[in-house]
Amino acid sequence: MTAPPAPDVVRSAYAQLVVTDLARARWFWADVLGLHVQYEDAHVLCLRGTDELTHHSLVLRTGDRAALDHLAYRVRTPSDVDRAEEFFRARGRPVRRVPAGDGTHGVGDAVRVVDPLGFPVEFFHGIARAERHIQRYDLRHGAEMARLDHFNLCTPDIPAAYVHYTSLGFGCSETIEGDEHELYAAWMYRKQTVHDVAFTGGAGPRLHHVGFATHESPQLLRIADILGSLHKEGHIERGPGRHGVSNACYLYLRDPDGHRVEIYTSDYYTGDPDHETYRWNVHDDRRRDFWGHAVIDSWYKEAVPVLDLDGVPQPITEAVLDESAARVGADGLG
Ligand SMILES: O=C1C=CC(S(=O)(=O)O)=CC1(O)O
Ligand SMILES: [Ca+2]
Ligand SMILES: [Fe+2]
Repeated sequence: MTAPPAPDVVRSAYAQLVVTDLARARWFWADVLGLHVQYEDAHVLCLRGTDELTHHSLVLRTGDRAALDHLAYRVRTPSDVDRAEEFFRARGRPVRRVPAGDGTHGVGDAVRVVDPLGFPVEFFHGIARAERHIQRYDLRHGAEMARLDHFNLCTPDIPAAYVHYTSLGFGCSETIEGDEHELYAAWMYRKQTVHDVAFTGGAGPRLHHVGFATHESPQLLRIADILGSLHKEGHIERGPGRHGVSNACYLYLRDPDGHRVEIYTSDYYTGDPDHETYRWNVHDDRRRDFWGHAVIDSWYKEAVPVLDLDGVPQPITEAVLDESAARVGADGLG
């Protein structure tokens, strides 16, 4: 019997995060980062960037502890939602159909699964349209975040993550590998940029971060300046800097619940059919910061638990490889 075909994934589309205080989260994600509030009630906040034309790219819901409720990929057609259901059911994974109106506000018929890496993932096609803000410069504020760019996932088995996302039709733009080509990290894509999803080696399944794109690197400094002015510099975790992998400029922040967000700008096109993977050596100091700046320990070690389809935190498995133990030189070790 032939394996069911993979759904045609268009892009990473939204993340639904659990936060413990919605008003505090609203301040961080809307007032400071500049995301637009598309919908809100006492328990849910739906947010989108200045350039986004669908209902949301980030959903915050109240709960007892910070967690990833689910990641969501948009698929090309309604029948790709059926394909996703068959694809994961054939792999013996937990699968739950979520009819329009029963799931996340604004989202149509969807399917939610726990993927082979233990992550809660939704595949949907239908989503409410939103008014065009691309040229509403009068509404822009804070860091003027433009759009969701990617998810970064902590997982103990990077090769397994690579195999799973390859089976979903994702390309691989860059990797970090050991001297014997052991895989420490990978960046994989469906939209024609560096990644929709990346894997950071570590105990997992855990959410490492969500990446949002701004148009220009000065907006990274603007966010940092705003936080400094507000005496909230404690939300700044890593950067600003320029990545080796992706060549993007970056700034990592932690929200009031500890969720990590990367402000990310200026990566590159990956859309040709023969696009080749660029491979970094784990001992190359420029891989994670092109200027050789050390990666702060919390960036390697801290991440957020993920929930199963019933909202129960998933058990964590320790990492196989530990990149932070492999680093040398500018990180001060070796
Ligand atoms: O988006 C990213 C692009 C590059 C990097 S790295 O720190 O350069 O590996 C990290 C990251 O996955 O957050
Ligand atoms: Ca080093
Ligand atoms: Fe990232």
